[in-house]
Amino acid sequence: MSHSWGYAANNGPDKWHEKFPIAQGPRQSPIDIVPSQAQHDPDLKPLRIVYDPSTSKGILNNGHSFQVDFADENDSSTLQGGPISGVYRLRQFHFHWGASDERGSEHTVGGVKYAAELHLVHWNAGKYASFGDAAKAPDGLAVVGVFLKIGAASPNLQKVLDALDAIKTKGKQTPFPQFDPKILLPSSLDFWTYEGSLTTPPLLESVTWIVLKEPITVSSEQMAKFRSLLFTAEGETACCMVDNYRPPQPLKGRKVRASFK
Ligand SMILES: Cc1ccc(O)c(S)c1
Ligand SMILES: [Zn+2]
Repeated sequence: MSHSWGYAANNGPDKWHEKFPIAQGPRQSPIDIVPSQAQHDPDLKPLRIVYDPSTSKGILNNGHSFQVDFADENDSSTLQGGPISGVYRLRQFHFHWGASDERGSEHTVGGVKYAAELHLVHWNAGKYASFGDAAKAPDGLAVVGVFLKIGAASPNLQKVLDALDAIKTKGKQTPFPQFDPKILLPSSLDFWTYEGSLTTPPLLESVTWIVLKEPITVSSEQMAKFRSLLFTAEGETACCMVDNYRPPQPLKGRKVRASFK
């Protein structure tokens, strides 16, 4: 693999194992979620999501996706309940998407791909001293995944997309204050859950995945806005930020549980 990982033929998901052997590990993500194989677990608690918009800081093009970062020095924005124990703090959210509307999500449902997938990343602040420490622990992170399905435009998502002109190239960032990511969630918090990993290098196997069953909708025009970003920095040969998704990985005996019947 060339110097740094990416999504091209020479440094993409099929090559990541060369520098990150865990890519072939026992709990890699994403996966194909097969609803008929997911067992309803009545012991799963409802998700408790409390986000304080004042913890929203900035929006960054990191060269792989774009992310909105949150202040996480206290328990102002947290995830509790569901399959996790204790309090997980919101760190950032980001997306994965395709070059065209028929692909882009990382998780699939019965083989169905969505146009994009939102990841809300939380870390186990009740047990670990930092995000970095948590990211190395098997129960360190919890990521809520939300599918984006082509349909009506999302006015709430548009607030995020309107900031993308300011972060077109790798390394650019701009303030993004007073944003409540809860407005990006669908009305139902029914979910599937399983033990997995980051879907980008270093692919650490530290994620409890919580994938919402109900997608939010996004218009094709809004998807075009995602694709206006560049993987590349200013002054480099422009390469459109598209297809920044890892395909489903082997389940390797893992069980997927459902919070709903
Ligand atoms: C912490 C983190 C960084 C990047 C990602 O795609 C995911 S899924 C999680
Ligand atoms: Zn992700």
